[in-house]
Amino acid sequence: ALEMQLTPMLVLLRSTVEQLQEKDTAQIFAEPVNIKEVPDYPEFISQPMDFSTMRSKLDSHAYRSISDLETDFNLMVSNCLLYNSKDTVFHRAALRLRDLGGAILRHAQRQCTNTG
Ligand SMILES: CC(=O)c1c[nH]c2ccccc12
Repeated sequence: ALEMQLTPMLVLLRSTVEQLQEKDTAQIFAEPVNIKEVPDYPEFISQPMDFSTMRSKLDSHAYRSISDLETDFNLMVSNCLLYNSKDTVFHRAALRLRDLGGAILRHAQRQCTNTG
């Protein structure tokens, strides 16, 4: 039945976001960058992204596949690499999240094709 097909996808998407967020130990990506604290952020970043936004998008069924999720994850990482210079903790954290996240996303994608 349809609900059988939908459930694994939503469960898989949620567990993938949770696994990705676990790697953000400094919680740098937990919430949107605060524009009041960082007024020049919008001059560099046209499409902000963070884990809380990804979770709301997940809950509103904005993600139909792992690759939809991967698009926002990659956006979040590249925003950080662009805004923060190479010698910052934030830039290094984005590189680390990108590498650790890659393995998590590859595993999720494999599970997806198996459940159909
Ligand atoms: C993810 C990110 O770039 C940031 C997360 N928190 C910040 C505070 C100031 C400037 C950038 C950030």
